Amino acid sequence: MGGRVNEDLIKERRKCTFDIKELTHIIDCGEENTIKRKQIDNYILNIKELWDDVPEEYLSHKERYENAIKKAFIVLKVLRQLHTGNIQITDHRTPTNVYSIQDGIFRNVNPLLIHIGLFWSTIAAQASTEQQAEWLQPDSSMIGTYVQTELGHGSFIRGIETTATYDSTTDEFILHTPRLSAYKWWPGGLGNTANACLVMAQLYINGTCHGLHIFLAQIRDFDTHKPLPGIKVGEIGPKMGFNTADNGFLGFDNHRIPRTNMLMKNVQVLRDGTYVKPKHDKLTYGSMLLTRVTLISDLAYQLSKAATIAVRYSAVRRQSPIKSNEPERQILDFVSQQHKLFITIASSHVYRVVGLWMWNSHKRVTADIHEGNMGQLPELHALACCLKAISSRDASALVEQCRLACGGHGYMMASNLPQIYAYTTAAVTYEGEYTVLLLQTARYLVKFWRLAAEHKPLPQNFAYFEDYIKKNFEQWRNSPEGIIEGFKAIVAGKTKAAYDTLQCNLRNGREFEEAWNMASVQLTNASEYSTISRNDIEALQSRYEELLALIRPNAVGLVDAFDIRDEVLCSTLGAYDGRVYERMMEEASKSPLNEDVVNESFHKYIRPVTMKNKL
Ligand SMILES: CCCCC/C=C\C/C=C\C/C=C\C=C\C(=O)SCCNC(=O)CCNC(=O)[C@H](O)C(C)(C)COP(=O)(O)OP(=O)(O)OC[C@H]1O[C@@H](n2cnc3c(N)ncnc32)[C@H](O)[C@@H]1OP(=O)(O)O
Ligand SMILES: Cc1cc2nc3c(=O)[nH]c(=O)nc-3n(C[C@H](O)[C@H](O)[C@H](O)COP(=O)(O)OP(=O)(O)OC[C@H]3O[C@@H](n4cnc5c(N)ncnc54)[C@H](O)[C@@H]3O)c2cc1C
Repeated sequence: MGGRVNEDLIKERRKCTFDIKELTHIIDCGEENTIKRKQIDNYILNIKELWDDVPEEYLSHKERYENAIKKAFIVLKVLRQLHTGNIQITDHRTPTNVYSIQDGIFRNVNPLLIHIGLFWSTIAAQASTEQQAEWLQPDSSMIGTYVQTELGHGSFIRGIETTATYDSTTDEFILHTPRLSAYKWWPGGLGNTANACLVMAQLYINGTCHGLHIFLAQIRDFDTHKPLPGIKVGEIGPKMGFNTADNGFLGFDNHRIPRTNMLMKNVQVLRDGTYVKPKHDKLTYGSMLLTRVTLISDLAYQLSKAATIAVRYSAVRRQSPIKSNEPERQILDFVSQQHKLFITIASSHVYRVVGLWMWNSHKRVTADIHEGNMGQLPELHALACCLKAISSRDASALVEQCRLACGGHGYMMASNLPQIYAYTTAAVTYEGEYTVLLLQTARYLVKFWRLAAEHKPLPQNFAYFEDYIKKNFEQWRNSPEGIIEGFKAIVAGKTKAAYDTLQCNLRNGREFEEAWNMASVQLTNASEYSTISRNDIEALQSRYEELLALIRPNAVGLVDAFDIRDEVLCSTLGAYDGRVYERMMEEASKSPLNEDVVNESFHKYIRPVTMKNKL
């Protein structure tokens, strides 16, 4: 759409007091990454076949999938070209990767997301060198997915019922779905797209269960794409979002795979059925750990999209004067609106920085694990659980806040805010449900509180538990250091309260698991523990309002610095030029209900009723 940029946005950009490009480079971790990102954006976004004539909301469930799969294979081809050209596109240090552009191309989810993101990365992390050499071929026929969750079990994966039984006479595993609740249910791309999968199953050798292991299984013929004998596979139906992801179900009827199809980097089953244990019990859960870490950055990016849309719209939208004799004001001038939006910008930066830090920590800990040192794994797991849970919950709440901040127009699909919300809120559940993950972190904290309570030595990271017990916390100070101290006090107080309840339940004769369940609200909820006083809260509130006023002239600059192209934002409300009403009218004209001046239903159903007495 051509035309002038909205006057209010022009003024906002003039008001900005910092160098927008400089912030963009900081977000991208350096100017060279910004340049690379823009090159990839240009390259991919210029592929005409990736753009729709009809907005995808008007397509049927089947058409949506077919349209998405067409695009997915164009993107896959480009990915392979870029990879061959040695362009690193999957480095999550920066948004310099193809994932962010996909948001624009698919306006939803790439049906190959799990193939690209989880299938290959799990093979790379958990398959032996020989297996990798065989499976990780650039021209592989495999289109895979990650198949873990079952109809009956998602959170409690030890309860998974699919079995893989070793048959030493044929040197094969027999994959089997013993009952309805054991059907795999949810995996992305499983419904129609994948011809292979990594399946999580209980390993049985000579009648002994060795727990969960990952197996590579072909499920469809590479040539005809028909399900192999003994495989029942299909799609699970429409969802709140993710409707292009063909999430699927899968059942095995004594399906045989070679022994060498178990992922054997960390654990092995030998030809004679000997089981060689892994160095750490939970290395099999490594893919979940990695995805939880990457999700933090992804959620930061979703927040930056929502903030960009809502802030630009709020600069363009005028509604009601503040003083009665004044013209109507930009809704961005209302302090309550600033409160809704600026926190979203800030949260995006927070999770971007934390996501980057976690990504680097993951790299470091993985390198240690390769050297046989598992020492840092529990802490990384505890952090990943907590941060994935909190970032997804915050992101979905804030995206919804941005949608509401756009009033009625935020309810339109063409604003793209409903789709961003549907995408973001799914992350609260997948890759570990919110409460379940918080309880994993609580388990870690309680362990160290027990040491503190028993006056045993604590690692440096937990020294503040001891400070709390000795009442060494300083009075609240309104400064970054003071805020960190305040958070430490909250964590220590919260952990103490939960630990005390746990101990009390145990003294009352409860078994540990039951006592834990009874304390679980305290284990997950924030508590009142703080060194902050009522006066401090009032001082903080007025400081906060001062800061909102300080940010106000820079609000548009701050979201411009996210540097998200209109083709990726896909929003009538958030485009760079701010021509909101023109875009809304243009989008409305695409509705199939506007194709005929009089819809045929009028003659069939309306007219016979409204004209009845007049005929
Ligand atoms: C790379 C690019 C990626 C791109 C993708 C981007 C976006 C994603 C987009 C779309 C979504 C698509 C996919 C979604 C996929 C999925 O959802 S896959 C399925 C995910 N499922 C889950 O996350 C299940 C959650 N449940 C669990 O993880 C476990 O059941 C749970 C940890 C809750 C409990 O496990 P359990 O075996 O019962 O453990 P225990 O209670 O016996 O013991 C706990 C001890 O184990 C330690 N531990 C647990 N997990 C880990 C781990 N991952 N790593 C290391 N350690 C772990 C834990 O600390 C306990 O230790 P202690 O006993 O206290 O010492
Ligand atoms: C969009 C989407 C994509 C997905 N993609 C995949 C995929 O590609 N591959 C795959 O294998 N799976 C996938 N999943 C499945 C996903 O991983 C599971 O849905 C998720 O792990 C939650 O498990 P659940 O559905 O069994 O929830 P449940 O565990 O049944 O949770 C229901 C409620 O019970 C509570 N609860 C459960 N256990 C406890 C406990 N111990 N203590 C306290 N409360 C508890 C939860 O907090 C929640 O409130 C996907 C899911 C979605 C929504």
